[in-house]
Amino acid sequence: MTSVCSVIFDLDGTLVDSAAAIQLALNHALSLHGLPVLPLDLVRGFIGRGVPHLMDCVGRQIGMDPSSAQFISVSNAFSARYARQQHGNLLFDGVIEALQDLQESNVALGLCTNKPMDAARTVLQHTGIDAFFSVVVAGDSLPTRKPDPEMLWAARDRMGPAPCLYVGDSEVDAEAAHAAGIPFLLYTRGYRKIAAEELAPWRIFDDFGALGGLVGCFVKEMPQA
Ligand SMILES: O=C(O)COP(=O)(O)O
Ligand SMILES: [Mg+2]
Repeated sequence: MTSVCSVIFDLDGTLVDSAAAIQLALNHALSLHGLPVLPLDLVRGFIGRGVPHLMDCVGRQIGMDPSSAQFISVSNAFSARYARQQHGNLLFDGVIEALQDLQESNVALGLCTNKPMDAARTVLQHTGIDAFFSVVVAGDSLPTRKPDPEMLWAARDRMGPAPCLYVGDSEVDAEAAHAAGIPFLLYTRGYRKIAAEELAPWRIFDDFGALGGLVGCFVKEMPQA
Protein backbone atom coordinates (compact mmCIF):
# COMPACT_ATOMS: atom_id res chain seq x y z
CA MET A 1 0.00 0.00 0.00
CA THR A 2 1.31 3.50 -0.87
CA SER A 3 2.08 5.65 2.19
CA VAL A 4 0.06 8.82 2.83
CA CYS A 5 3.34 10.65 3.41
CA SER A 6 6.94 10.09 4.48
CA VAL A 7 8.31 11.51 7.71
CA ILE A 8 12.09 11.57 8.12
CA PHE A 9 13.48 12.11 11.62
CA ASP A 10 16.76 13.41 12.94
CA LEU A 11 18.02 11.31 15.89
CA ASP A 12 20.12 13.18 18.49
CA GLY A 13 18.09 15.88 20.22
CA THR A 14 14.94 14.93 18.28
CA LEU A 15 13.97 11.35 19.15
CA VAL A 16 16.71 10.63 21.68
CA ASP A 17 18.29 12.77 24.37
CA SER A 18 21.76 11.37 23.72
CA ALA A 19 24.05 14.09 25.10
CA ALA A 20 24.83 12.09 28.26
CA ALA A 21 25.76 9.01 26.21
CA ILE A 22 28.05 11.04 23.95
CA GLN A 23 29.64 12.68 27.01
CA LEU A 24 30.20 9.25 28.61
CA ALA A 25 31.93 7.88 25.50
CA LEU A 26 34.03 11.01 25.14
CA ASN A 27 35.06 11.19 28.77
CA HIS A 28 35.96 7.50 28.69
CA ALA A 29 38.36 8.21 25.80
CA LEU A 30 39.79 11.35 27.46
CA SER A 31 40.32 9.59 30.82
CA LEU A 32 42.05 6.64 29.13
CA HIS A 33 44.62 9.14 27.86
CA GLY A 34 44.98 10.98 31.18
CA LEU A 35 43.16 14.06 29.82
CA PRO A 36 40.57 16.19 31.67
CA VAL A 37 36.91 15.19 31.24
CA LEU A 38 34.33 17.63 29.83
CA PRO A 39 31.00 18.75 31.36
CA LEU A 40 27.63 17.82 29.85
CA ASP A 41 26.52 21.33 28.85
CA LEU A 42 29.71 21.87 26.89
CA VAL A 43 29.49 18.50 25.11
CA ARG A 44 25.82 19.10 24.25
CA GLY A 45 26.90 22.22 22.33
CA PHE A 46 29.28 20.13 20.20
CA ILE A 47 26.50 17.79 18.93
CA GLY A 48 24.74 18.11 15.59
CA ARG A 49 27.38 18.10 12.84
CA GLY A 50 28.76 14.59 13.28
CA VAL A 51 31.91 13.13 14.81
CA PRO A 52 34.58 15.12 12.89
CA HIS A 53 33.05 18.39 14.11
CA LEU A 54 32.62 17.04 17.65
CA MET A 55 36.29 16.04 17.77
CA ASP A 56 37.38 19.41 16.33
CA CYS A 57 35.47 21.12 19.17
CA VAL A 58 37.08 18.77 21.72
CA GLY A 59 40.57 19.44 20.32
CA ARG A 60 40.05 23.19 20.53
CA GLN A 61 38.60 22.91 24.03
CA ILE A 62 41.53 20.93 25.45
CA GLY A 63 44.15 22.73 23.33
CA MET A 64 45.38 19.67 21.42
CA ASP A 65 46.56 19.51 17.83
CA PRO A 66 43.99 17.34 15.99
CA SER A 67 46.78 15.81 13.86
CA SER A 68 48.85 14.70 16.89
CA ALA A 69 49.21 10.96 17.51
CA GLN A 70 47.68 11.30 20.97
CA PHE A 71 44.62 13.10 19.68
CA ILE A 72 44.10 10.53 16.93
CA SER A 73 44.29 7.85 19.60
CA VAL A 74 41.64 9.71 21.67
CA SER A 75 39.39 9.96 18.58
CA ASN A 76 39.75 6.25 17.87
CA ALA A 77 38.99 5.34 21.50
CA PHE A 78 35.94 7.60 21.38
CA SER A 79 34.61 6.09 18.14
CA ALA A 80 35.07 2.53 19.40
CA ARG A 81 33.18 3.32 22.61
CA TYR A 82 30.53 5.44 20.84
CA ALA A 83 29.67 2.59 18.46
CA ARG A 84 28.42 0.51 21.40
CA GLN A 85 27.42 3.21 23.92
CA GLN A 86 23.92 2.35 25.20
CA HIS A 87 23.77 3.95 28.63
CA GLY A 88 22.82 7.65 28.62
CA ASN A 89 20.46 7.45 25.62
CA LEU A 90 16.90 8.36 26.60
CA LEU A 91 13.90 8.65 24.29
CA PHE A 92 12.05 11.95 24.66
CA ASP A 93 8.59 11.50 26.23
CA GLY A 94 5.94 10.12 23.91
CA VAL A 95 8.29 9.08 21.07
CA ILE A 96 7.28 5.38 20.95
CA GLU A 97 3.56 6.19 21.03
CA ALA A 98 3.96 8.84 18.31
CA LEU A 99 5.91 6.49 16.02
CA GLN A 100 3.33 3.72 16.57
CA ASP A 101 0.52 6.13 15.80
CA LEU A 102 2.17 7.30 12.56
CA GLN A 103 2.93 3.74 11.48
CA GLU A 104 -0.69 2.72 12.07
CA SER A 105 -1.77 5.72 9.96
CA ASN A 106 0.27 4.39 7.02
CA VAL A 107 3.02 7.01 7.28
CA ALA A 108 6.46 5.81 6.05
CA LEU A 109 9.18 6.52 8.63
CA GLY A 110 12.84 7.23 7.91
CA LEU A 111 15.86 8.42 9.84
CA CYS A 112 18.58 10.84 8.77
CA THR A 113 21.30 11.37 11.37
CA ASN A 114 24.82 12.76 11.35
CA LYS A 115 25.74 10.02 13.87
CA PRO A 116 27.82 7.20 12.35
CA MET A 117 25.71 4.16 11.36
CA ASP A 118 27.11 1.80 14.01
CA ALA A 119 26.39 4.29 16.83
CA ALA A 120 22.95 5.07 15.35
CA ARG A 121 22.00 1.37 15.18
CA THR A 122 23.15 0.85 18.79
CA VAL A 123 20.90 3.71 19.96
CA LEU A 124 17.91 2.61 17.86
CA GLN A 125 18.15 -0.94 19.18
CA HIS A 126 18.81 0.11 22.79
CA THR A 127 15.77 2.41 22.80
CA GLY A 128 13.56 -0.12 20.98
CA ILE A 129 12.68 2.01 17.92
CA ASP A 130 14.86 0.33 15.26
CA ALA A 131 11.99 -1.55 13.59
CA PHE A 132 9.97 1.59 12.86
CA PHE A 133 12.36 2.89 10.21
CA SER A 134 12.31 1.57 6.65
CA VAL A 135 15.27 3.80 5.74
CA VAL A 136 18.27 4.94 7.80
CA VAL A 137 20.84 7.34 6.34
CA ALA A 138 23.71 8.03 8.75
CA GLY A 139 26.68 10.40 9.00
CA ASP A 140 29.03 7.97 7.28
CA SER A 141 26.56 6.75 4.62
CA LEU A 142 27.50 9.41 2.04
CA PRO A 143 30.52 11.61 1.31
CA THR A 144 28.68 14.63 2.84
CA ARG A 145 26.66 15.23 6.02
CA LYS A 146 23.82 17.59 6.97
CA PRO A 147 23.52 20.57 6.44
CA ASP A 148 24.35 19.43 2.89
CA PRO A 149 20.97 18.27 1.49
CA GLU A 150 22.26 14.98 -0.03
CA MET A 151 21.44 12.82 3.02
CA LEU A 152 17.84 14.06 3.06
CA TRP A 153 17.44 13.50 -0.66
CA ALA A 154 18.88 9.99 -0.31
CA ALA A 155 16.41 9.15 2.48
CA ARG A 156 13.44 10.70 0.68
CA ASP A 157 14.20 9.00 -2.63
CA ARG A 158 14.30 5.60 -0.94
CA MET A 159 10.90 6.18 0.70
CA GLY A 160 8.73 6.52 -2.37
CA PRO A 161 6.80 9.31 -4.08
CA ALA A 162 4.55 10.51 -1.18
CA PRO A 163 5.05 14.07 0.18
CA CYS A 164 7.91 14.21 2.66
CA LEU A 165 8.35 16.08 5.96
CA TYR A 166 11.58 16.35 7.96
CA VAL A 167 11.56 16.55 11.77
CA GLY A 168 14.70 17.83 13.51
CA ASP A 169 15.95 19.86 16.44
CA SER A 170 18.80 22.07 15.24
CA GLU A 171 20.23 24.74 12.96
CA VAL A 172 21.88 21.96 10.95
CA ASP A 173 18.53 20.24 10.36
CA ALA A 174 16.81 23.49 9.35
CA GLU A 175 19.58 24.35 6.90
CA ALA A 176 19.56 20.84 5.40
CA ALA A 177 15.76 20.83 5.03
CA HIS A 178 15.68 24.26 3.38
CA ALA A 179 18.52 23.31 1.03
CA ALA A 180 16.70 20.07 0.16
CA GLY A 181 13.37 21.82 -0.42
CA ILE A 182 11.67 19.62 2.22
CA PRO A 183 9.26 21.17 4.78
CA PHE A 184 10.87 21.36 8.23
CA LEU A 185 9.10 20.58 11.51
CA LEU A 186 11.15 21.72 14.53
CA TYR A 187 11.18 19.83 17.84
CA THR A 188 12.02 22.54 20.37
CA ARG A 189 13.34 20.46 23.30
CA GLY A 190 16.54 19.45 21.49
CA TYR A 191 19.99 20.99 21.12
CA ARG A 192 19.54 24.10 18.99
CA LYS A 193 21.38 27.28 20.01
CA ILE A 194 19.18 29.98 18.46
CA ALA A 195 15.52 31.01 18.63
CA ALA A 196 13.03 28.66 16.93
CA GLU A 197 11.64 31.33 14.58
CA GLU A 198 15.12 32.05 13.19
CA LEU A 199 15.10 28.54 11.73
CA ALA A 200 12.02 29.31 9.58
CA PRO A 201 10.27 26.00 10.33
CA TRP A 202 6.97 24.96 8.74
CA ARG A 203 5.70 24.39 12.31
CA ILE A 204 7.22 23.78 15.76
CA PHE A 205 6.27 21.34 18.56
CA ASP A 206 7.49 20.50 22.05
CA ASP A 207 5.34 17.43 22.79
CA PHE A 208 5.32 14.19 20.81
CA GLY A 209 1.62 13.88 21.65
CA ALA A 210 1.05 16.63 19.05
CA LEU A 211 3.03 15.00 16.23
CA GLY A 212 0.22 12.89 14.74
CA GLY A 213 -2.01 15.97 14.41
CA LEU A 214 0.76 17.99 12.78
CA VAL A 215 1.48 15.25 10.27
CA GLY A 216 -2.27 15.14 9.55
CA CYS A 217 -2.18 18.92 8.80
CA PHE A 218 0.86 18.39 6.58
CA VAL A 219 -0.94 15.73 4.52
CA LYS A 220 -3.96 18.06 4.05
CA GLU A 221 -1.77 21.02 3.04
CA MET A 222 0.55 19.21 0.63
CA PRO A 223 -0.44 18.36 -2.94
CA GLN A 224 -0.36 14.55 -3.21
CA ALA A 225 2.11 13.03 -5.71
O1 LIG B 1 26.04 13.09 15.49
C1 LIG B 1 25.69 14.27 15.65
O2 LIG B 1 26.51 15.20 15.85
C2 LIG B 1 24.24 14.63 15.60
O3 LIG B 1 23.37 13.67 15.15
P1 LIG B 1 21.90 14.07 14.64
O4 LIG B 1 22.08 14.42 13.19
O5 LIG B 1 21.11 12.81 14.88
O6 LIG B 1 21.41 15.23 15.45
MG1 LIG C 1 19.85 16.58 16.09
